[in-house]
Amino acid sequence: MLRPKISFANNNEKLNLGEWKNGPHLSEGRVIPSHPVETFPVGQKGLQNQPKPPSLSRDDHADPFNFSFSSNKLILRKLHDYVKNVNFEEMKKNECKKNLTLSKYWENSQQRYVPEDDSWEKFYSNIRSCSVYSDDAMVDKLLHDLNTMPIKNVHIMDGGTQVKFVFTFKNDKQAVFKPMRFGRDYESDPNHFYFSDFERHHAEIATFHLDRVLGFRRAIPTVGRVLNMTTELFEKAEKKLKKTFFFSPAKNFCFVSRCDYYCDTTHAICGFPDMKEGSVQVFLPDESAVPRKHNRNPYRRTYSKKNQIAEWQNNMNYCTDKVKTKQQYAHGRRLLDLVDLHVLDYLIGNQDRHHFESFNVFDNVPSYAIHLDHGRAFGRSDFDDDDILLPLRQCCIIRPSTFETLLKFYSAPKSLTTALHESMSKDPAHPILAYKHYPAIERRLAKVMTYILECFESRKVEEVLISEFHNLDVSDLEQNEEDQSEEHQEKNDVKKTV
Ligand SMILES: Nc1ncnc2c1ncn2[C@@H]1O[C@H](COP(=O)(O)OP(=O)(O)OP(=O)(O)O)[C@@H](O)[C@H]1O
Ligand SMILES: [Mn+2]
Repeated sequence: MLRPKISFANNNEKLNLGEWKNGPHLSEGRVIPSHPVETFPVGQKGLQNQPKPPSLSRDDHADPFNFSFSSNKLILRKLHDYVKNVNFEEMKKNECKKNLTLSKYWENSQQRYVPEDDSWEKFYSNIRSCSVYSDDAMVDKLLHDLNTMPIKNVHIMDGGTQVKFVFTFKNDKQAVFKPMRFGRDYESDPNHFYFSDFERHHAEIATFHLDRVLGFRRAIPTVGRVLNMTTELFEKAEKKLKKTFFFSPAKNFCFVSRCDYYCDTTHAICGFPDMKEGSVQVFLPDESAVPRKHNRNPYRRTYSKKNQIAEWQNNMNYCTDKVKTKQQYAHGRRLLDLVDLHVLDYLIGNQDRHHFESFNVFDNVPSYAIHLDHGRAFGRSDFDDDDILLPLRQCCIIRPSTFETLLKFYSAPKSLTTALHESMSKDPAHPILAYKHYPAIERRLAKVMTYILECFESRKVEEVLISEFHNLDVSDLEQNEEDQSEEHQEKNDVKKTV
């Protein structure tokens, strides 16, 4: 809770000190600042006001690039020098040996044909064996539909810990909705653990764009949408959700919903007065048709208040001893995927990568890590958690395409945040990120480049830049049983937290 700071106004003639001595009775005796001043020590911050959707405010004319950031010329020169003889085009060809679409794969292997009648079906049938999507125009159309299509009904989404809904649109296709809780500039409470931090809908949108700008195309298309809470949420809500709507004392329309964390009246989500912004993310195809595997991240944090340091945070040989030797990581793309995922997480400040999912549908083609669940990213603009980069630093491998893209942005002329800003400007709810995150992203990119340079300096470039990882000491056998048991353990672990 914010406590208004009480101060005496210099020119307040009505101020009656005698009365004040006996205890204040008159409101004229104090000035309550219109912007409450924080008086609590750090870590005791109250919940910030829920502002109206930024996209409904007048245009923000602030300069997003009002900061100076230049690449370290020495690091840049060294990096270019190390890779001057690397044939990136050749190496990139080996990163993905078979890049099939799901529809082609099914057609060839099972004579199964999939419909492509709307944006969802087009998206599903074009899921690839090396990326979630590839056709930007098709995805842009899908984003448009997610933003505009009439909503038929709204359900509370099962699974996960915080409030989210499943939207079913008039074409019976679905999406995950995460509502806005705070303004764009909200900074996470530094005393909150990564596992109890509030989710930020705009982090989901921003990460989708960053993932695309970085060329991964493994995040799920997500768009901002401003909803009328009465006609689009309340009137379409299932009964148990509808029951949780109410009007706040300020006459705003609010809901509590049902979930494990923060679904109570003190954490209600309120409109302004009944407009609510949120992120709308396309639903992945039903698991009965397109199954997914849930993989435990070997670089997961402890999710425990008592025991906060995981083994990988203490042991710099963790990758060599415990990951590169594991059946699932010893051969193919998975370790490179993990490094990509953690580079992305570092840039967005996501500490909450407890597991990752992969499609389990293309037989005999290695599956990739889907970039999913970024609601806890962009919580801090003043802090870089270098632990997130430990997979890169310890394993010292990176995909040539990833390195090339990072180097391109680090070399300018177009900076990473310029490209990101351009991409996010297309979202109807823009601006998506508070601009203070831009220098943070550039600062983190510089650190990624420094760590890559350290790898080049400590081993051969051709050991660092690799299209596929192979640990010749580990046999290359299919192995799934371990995955399954880990998945089970993973689910139990997550439920135990907080
Ligand atoms: N777009 C989507 N389509 C289909 N399923 C989804 C989608 N997004 C999330 N899910 C499923 O819902 C689960 C929970 O979602 P998410 O991870 O975003 O919520 P969460 O509250 O952060 O959960 P957790 O606390 O378990 O991380 C995911 O593990 C995933 O299987
Ligand atoms: Mn999560």
